[in-house]
Amino acid sequence: MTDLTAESLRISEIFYSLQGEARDSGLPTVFVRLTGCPLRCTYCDSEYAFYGGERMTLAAILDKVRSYPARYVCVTGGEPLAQPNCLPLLVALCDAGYRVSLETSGAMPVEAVDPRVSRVVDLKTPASGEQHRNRLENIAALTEHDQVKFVICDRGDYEWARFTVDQYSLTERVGEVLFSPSYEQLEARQLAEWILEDGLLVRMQLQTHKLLWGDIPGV
Ligand SMILES: C[S@@+](CC[C@H](N)C(=O)[O-])C[C@H]1O[C@@H](n2cnc3c(N)ncnc32)[C@H](O)[C@@H]1O
Ligand SMILES: Nc1nc2[nH]cc(C(=O)O)c2c(=O)[nH]1
Ligand code: SF4
Ligand SMILES: [Mg+2]
Repeated sequence: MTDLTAESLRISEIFYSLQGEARDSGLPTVFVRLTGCPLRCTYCDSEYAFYGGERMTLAAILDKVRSYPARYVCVTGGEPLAQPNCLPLLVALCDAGYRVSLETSGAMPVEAVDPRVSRVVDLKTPASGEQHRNRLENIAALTEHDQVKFVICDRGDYEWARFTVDQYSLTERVGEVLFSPSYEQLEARQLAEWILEDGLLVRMQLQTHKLLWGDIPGV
């Protein structure tokens, strides 16, 4: 049994918003953003979480999460799995009765994540500049409860994503395969037309929070 007052994490921000990405898009959600990331994706919208933040015990994080009226919690970053205490945090959130999702680059092993968590694994595309960090062994551990995301910057990324979905039979393996345009880099309509032209069985997602509030922290 983890001592929730002994273990701590470096936290960039905890905030309440509508989930803007992936399967639970639109649902009121508490976001726990962990500080630090070993990757440097070209398009990253969360660079402010690379450094700083404050150290919080698991108990303090849970108290803050409980202060909001939500059933959903999204653990993100930075790269959340870069902090080993992310794993007990996920367990504690599930034990507290929350429906928990984890946004991860998939550069770190995902096998030890509590199976109650929906893992949203972002397979890094060529234009992200971090394709070489994809830990492809993660794919074998994913189930119907999990999600795979591709953030698409250009036609080359789209073709790579289409090929990868096919190569790993992703639409059969996981619950959601998500194609997201890189914000203000690829026209959403262009991506929609490519998906329809090719008849891909994937879900296109927009970052709803940016449509509502723009590209700012804390939403
Ligand atoms: C900020 S990251 C944090 C979690 C983890 N480091 C990752 O990359 O999955 C959360 C999600 O936002 C996506 N994202 C970051 N910048 C983006 C952008 N400019 N446009 C679209 N999605 C973006 C990432 O690709 C990732 O799927
Ligand atoms: N509203 C909202 N939804 C999100 N879903 C994933 C986010 C993230 O930064 O990982 C995010 C975010 O930053 N805001
Ligand atoms: S892995 Fe995630 S947090 Fe890290 S640079 Fe890429 S998008 Fe940003
Ligand atoms: Mg975000």
